[in-house]
Amino acid sequence: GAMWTYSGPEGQDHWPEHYPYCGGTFQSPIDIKSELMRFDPTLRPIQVQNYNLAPGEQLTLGNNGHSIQISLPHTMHISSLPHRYTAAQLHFHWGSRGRAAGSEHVVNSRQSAAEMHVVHFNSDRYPNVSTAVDKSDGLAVLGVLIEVGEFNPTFEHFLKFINGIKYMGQRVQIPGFNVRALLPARLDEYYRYDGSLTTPPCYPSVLWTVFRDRVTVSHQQFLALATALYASSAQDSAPLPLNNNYRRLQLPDSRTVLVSFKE
Ligand SMILES: NS(=O)(=O)c1c(F)c(F)c(S(=O)(=O)CCO)c(N[C@H]2CCCc3ccccc32)c1F
Ligand SMILES: [Zn+2]
Repeated sequence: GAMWTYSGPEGQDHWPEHYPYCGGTFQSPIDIKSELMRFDPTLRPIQVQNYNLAPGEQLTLGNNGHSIQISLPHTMHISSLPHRYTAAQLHFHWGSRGRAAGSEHVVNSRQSAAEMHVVHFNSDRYPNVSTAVDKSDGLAVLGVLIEVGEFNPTFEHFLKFINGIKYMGQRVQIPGFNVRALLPARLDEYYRYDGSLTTPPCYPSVLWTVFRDRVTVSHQQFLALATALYASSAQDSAPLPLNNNYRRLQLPDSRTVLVSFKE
């Protein structure tokens, strides 16, 4: 991927040197604290369409050096927002072996083991994610907090291929599966705020929806995610493990976090 990393000389403290928005306002992630929350009765349940993919629908599973990502067909979209937001990709952020604390969003200072993001772009207004990515109404990302607990059979649809994408730039085709099953049961309870990409270029272009309910993966599944991948390419003489790929908490500034539930 690009020349930025999460730690070291090109780590997140240096991102603003090449990506000015990373030092700007409306940055993500944030600690979603009770004092920032305000109940908003107009927040409707999230409705997703065509998330249940047939096995014949091939998806590209890849290691882009920053995360494990799955490309998504443009038939998948969110239908409950003011504009249609069409799916582009999903990816994850996680901790490391022995440190199940790698989510980006944090709720009342509680960090989860990992976090999944499903990236969508405003397809009413923009032809693709690349043109939408720097527009204030360009992106809508669904965030799912992940804890270590019960085994998650849906994760196996891509975790079983993880050893084929150990190095940056590697990708494999995998059969489609029910992406809805990666989301929590309740899509009516969530946190909503205006924020940014959590990676460079950190454009403040994301309408964030972080679900209240968490999903679980087993300890073994968490270890697979946290230990199987490298941020370096197969040829690199110094393999660089891909872990702790989460951005530090950003200032909420004067932002309010709207919540769709009362207590
Ligand atoms: N946390 S996050 O903010 O949701 C988030 C990531 F963390 C993340 F690593 C990625 S990346 O894998 O593309 C690595 C480089 O951006 C993205 N990509 C988005 C935004 C950038 C342009 C683009 C183009 C096509 C598809 C997706 C995307 C990202 F949005
Ligand atoms: Zn992300």
